[in-house]
Amino acid sequence: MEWSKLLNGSRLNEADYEEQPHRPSYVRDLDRIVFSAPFRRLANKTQVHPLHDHDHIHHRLIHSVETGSVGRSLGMQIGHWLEQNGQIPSGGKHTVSGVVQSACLAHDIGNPPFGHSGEAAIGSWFQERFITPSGLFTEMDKILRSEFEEFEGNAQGFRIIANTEMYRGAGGMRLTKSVLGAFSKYPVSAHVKASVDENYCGTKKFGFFMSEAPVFTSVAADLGLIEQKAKSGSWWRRHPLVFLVEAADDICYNILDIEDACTAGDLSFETVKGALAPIAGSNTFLDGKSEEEQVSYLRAKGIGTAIDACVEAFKENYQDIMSGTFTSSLIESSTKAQDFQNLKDMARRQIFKAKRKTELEVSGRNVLHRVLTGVYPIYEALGKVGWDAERLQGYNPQLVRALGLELRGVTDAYSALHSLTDYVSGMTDRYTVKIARMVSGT
Ligand SMILES: Nc1ccn([C@H]2C[C@H](O)[C@@H](COP(=O)(O)OP(=O)(O)OP(=O)(O)O)O2)c(=O)n1
Repeated sequence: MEWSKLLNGSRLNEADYEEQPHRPSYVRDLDRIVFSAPFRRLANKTQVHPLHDHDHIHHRLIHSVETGSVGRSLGMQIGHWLEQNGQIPSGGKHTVSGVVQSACLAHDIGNPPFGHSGEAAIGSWFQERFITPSGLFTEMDKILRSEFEEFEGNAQGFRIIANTEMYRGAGGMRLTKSVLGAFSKYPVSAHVKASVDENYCGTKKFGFFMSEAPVFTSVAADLGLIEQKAKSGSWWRRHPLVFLVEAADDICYNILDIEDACTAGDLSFETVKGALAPIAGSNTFLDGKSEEEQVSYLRAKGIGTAIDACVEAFKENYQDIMSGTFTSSLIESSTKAQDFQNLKDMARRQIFKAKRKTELEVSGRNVLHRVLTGVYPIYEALGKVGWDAERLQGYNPQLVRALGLELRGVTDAYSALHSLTDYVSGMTDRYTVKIARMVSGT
């Protein structure tokens, strides 16, 4: 892969775009993401702890902002190194860091309410409907079922930024192709993924739906991503900057989940201190400070050393990253790999299974199922009147208005089920609870 193509600054759906001298493209990308409605809604979406009343606990918005900061630092260091080695033009480090920061800000934009358990809840509702299909479920092509049965926040995110979020009326957010590439952690569609017979980091999940496949294919060609063929179609090797976005996310959530667990009371101060100290590599500042100050100091030092370790890992694996054969994460191939593995094990054992979180995840699943069950009949009725929303009758038009449901572009069973998923996955945690009460009358 070549940087001249990978940093492609042309915009999706905006052929007439001209960069202004005082406003680089990556600044505009950042602004479009920050001022979008799906980004704003991340403020009330679960990171780990649903509906927590302690305001210092992370939600997806603050996690995305922090990931953006770490991504910018990683991008600046790698951009500087690429400049020094003559790989990109002088000043290109600002573009690299800006592209990584924008992709980081958007990386969770497709996440549904209630975090990972929300993803599982949406998927399980669809799985239940496909067991003995009726209505729209009978009309769905079998190979596309997995787009719904394994609801995937990454693919939903690509759909939002490249298609459904309306900037100037149509065509997604119209971001630069470099940002779309850096965003795409899983450059494969759901049905092609099933026939990939290689163990590659970019095909562990899927990153776009069939509805966005033509857009992804053309963006990948413009970026010069490496195309691979599987039995049922093409997939691609990751854009090199994906590894920096992934590292920023890994650094942030692994460290901050531990800090949040201390705030929430799931882990003791001594446990958290013991887990963060090896990553921070220092405890000289700790004497006489409050517990909060000590944890935030260790967190800050830990983020700094992890950034440096990931920068080194990127440089050491540069040839493999550029040829598309690197299939690990930067954290896993860095000197901090074992320390981060310890954080992950601790989170899995002591945070993800905590009583409060588990109970709220059970409620979250039921609440999401109630919303899906309450909203779906609108789409079935729409199919019966030839997909013409003006012809909906009885209670349905009233429900559409109450929900603020957008039915433009719904023309068949596939687009109907995606529209339902757009609506449900776009809701915030609080709004889901409110809508569940409204549609089920409880
Ligand atoms: N049972 C679980 C599993 C994970 N998490 C939280 C921990 C992290 O804060 C966050 C990690 O999820 P991401 O979506 O950020 O990232 P992944 O790397 O897990 O997935 P992906 O590859 O889809 O980005 O979810 C959780 O609360 N409960």
